[in-house]
Amino acid sequence: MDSKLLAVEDLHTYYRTRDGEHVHAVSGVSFELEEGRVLGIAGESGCGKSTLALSLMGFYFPPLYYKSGVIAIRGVDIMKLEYEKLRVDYLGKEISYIPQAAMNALNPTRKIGDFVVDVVQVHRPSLTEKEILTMAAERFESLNLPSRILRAFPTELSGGMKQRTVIAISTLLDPKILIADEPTSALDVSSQKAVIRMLRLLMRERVIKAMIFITHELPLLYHVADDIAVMYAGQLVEKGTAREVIFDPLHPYSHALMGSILVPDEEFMSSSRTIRTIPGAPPNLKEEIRGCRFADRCPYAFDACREHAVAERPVGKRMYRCLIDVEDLKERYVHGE
Ligand SMILES: Nc1ncnc2c1ncn2[C@@H]1O[C@H](COP(=O)(O)OP(=O)(O)OP(=O)(O)O)[C@@H](O)[C@H]1O
Repeated sequence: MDSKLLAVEDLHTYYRTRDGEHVHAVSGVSFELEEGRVLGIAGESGCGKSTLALSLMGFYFPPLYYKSGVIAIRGVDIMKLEYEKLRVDYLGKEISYIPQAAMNALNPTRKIGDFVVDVVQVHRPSLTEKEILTMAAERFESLNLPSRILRAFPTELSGGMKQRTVIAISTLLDPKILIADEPTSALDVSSQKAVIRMLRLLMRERVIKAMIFITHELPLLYHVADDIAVMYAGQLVEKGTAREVIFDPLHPYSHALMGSILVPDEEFMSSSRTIRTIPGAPPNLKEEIRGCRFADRCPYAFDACREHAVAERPVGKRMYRCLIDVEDLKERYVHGE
């Protein structure tokens, strides 16, 4: 059996602004997600992480447009499906998305249970309200969430509990792939841990078969992800296992990202490590960018970097998008250049 649950190939999506300009938010993204794996997608705010997630769900509503590329869920290119088929047969069942700040989108005037009934009935119209609430209660308990939450209003729950409730609801139909967009930001540390524990439990119990975890905090992914893709200005600039990307980043951006973080965690931060910021700002995604998108902020850039688009370069099972050879880059990192 093909273990590839998701295969994305050279995906381009953009926003059309009111003044007719195009924001090239996702520009040539390719990756695969296999059963049993958690892929972390990391990058600064505005690099296109959420747009990529929306794109994978086929949520192409203006101003977001699909330009080209393949999004294949278990071999089926969802861009070739009618939206209604995608909505009923794929969304929530094959792939589910927890948007950023989803917990704040729960209707405060409706009980959680009523919301659950609405969500499930779209996909399983034959189930009665009672059956849905029984099924939800069992699932909640199995995820260590008290089933009485179903009788509560969102305002009665803490932020952490609300987020875990949203995750439980989003996975009620056992989606094979779960995309969680910044699911732990805006939560206190203990709630963050509880959310991560729940996501791990969903994987371990095989409620979900694979996950994409989006965050701007690269080191957080060490605790969550098997593999990491680093995104910069609409492109993936590096892919590898979590350990490789965090402890041995190849691309100058990933390297700079690891050098610019503040984490009170011995494993990541030795006392001798200096914290650097990444000077400059990402390019304007409305403009055509000819060369490497990181060139203007890269300490190693040379003329050729600004002249031609830089292709992905494989290194074993890893990938990075840079003109400089790996050994050369590593040498420079060692010497702190
Ligand atoms: N509705 C929109 N119209 C036009 N441009 C948009 C729209 N939404 C996002 N963008 C632009 O698309 C690019 C990618 O944004 P996106 O929200 O996907 O980034 P992100 O990495 O998820 O950032 P954040 O973590 O802050 O949400 C940015 O340049 C952003 O300004």
